[in-house]
Amino acid sequence: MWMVWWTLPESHKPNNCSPIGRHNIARVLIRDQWTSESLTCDVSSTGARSYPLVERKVAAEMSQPSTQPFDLCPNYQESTKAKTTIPRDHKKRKAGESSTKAASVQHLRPRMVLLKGFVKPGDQIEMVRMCRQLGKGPGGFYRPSLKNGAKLNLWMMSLGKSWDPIAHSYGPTHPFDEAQAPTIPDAFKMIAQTANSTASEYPQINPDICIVNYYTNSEKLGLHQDKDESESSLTKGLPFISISIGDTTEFLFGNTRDKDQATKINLESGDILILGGESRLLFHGVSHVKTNTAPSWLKEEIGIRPGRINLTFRQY
Ligand SMILES: O=C(O)CCC(=O)C(=O)O
Ligand SMILES: [Fe+2]
Repeated sequence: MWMVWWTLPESHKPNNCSPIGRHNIARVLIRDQWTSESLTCDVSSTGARSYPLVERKVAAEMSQPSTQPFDLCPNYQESTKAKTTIPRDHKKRKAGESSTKAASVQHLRPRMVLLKGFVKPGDQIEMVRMCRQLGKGPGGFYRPSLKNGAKLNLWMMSLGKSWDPIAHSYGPTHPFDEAQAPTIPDAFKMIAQTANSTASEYPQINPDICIVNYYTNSEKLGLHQDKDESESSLTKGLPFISISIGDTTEFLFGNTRDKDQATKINLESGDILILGGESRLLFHGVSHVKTNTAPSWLKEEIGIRPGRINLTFRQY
């Protein structure tokens, strides 16, 4: 028999710990924010099976909600505002038609296309409102950790399938608390697919994954490749479609992880970037989210926190 000891750093009190999931991850409360945390597991052969304090506490708290909701728009009163609806905006549009008259198509590299100002203000507001609602619920925003224990500098939520940043794989539920990944709203898919057909060099995808990131103005994302989707999706170079809302970001891309060799572009609120084909595995990242650069109507209408939301649509 094995004796298994779960140990936590002194700062993470066991009674602030929620269920251990598939990957020895606990959800712990640090300075009023829930975060996922790798647990150290020492295994030794002693002849007795024992689960000390932390795991007993974890079991006792299984029935409690495991998320401390993160509110993208803390000052927004849902009932006081007339709703703008994405479906209404989109019904007026024929397939393949861009969502704003001003949208321009920029070819940055082979199969790397930037649709400037593609998402209409009303649609952006509605997307924020829906992200806010989904983000506060089960399977909503959390602070992900990587395999080495480091934190990703952003809030993340996975729709459709849940991305596990430690296992580098997708599953139906959150890796740490088994919450079901919320469904991708049809209205979101419709916008992504309209962009997909506007940039006609790509095959049309049916997105079954949407990863939503929220960055404050001091947060960033290092250069990386997105290659956890299926081999068939990657081999076919099926595009991923990335929507930016909120503050302008400095976005990096290149052939290697070296940020000094990367190209920098600005992604503004409403822009859509599409990477497919030979550009599908480009390294990319976020180096700077520029303070006070979001359109004023976004703050006025929905009271979004300072920072930036990014949604990437993929087909597994
Ligand atoms: O925020 C962005 O623009 C990029 C996000 C990203 O690369 C990702 O979620 O994999
Ligand atoms: Fe990425």
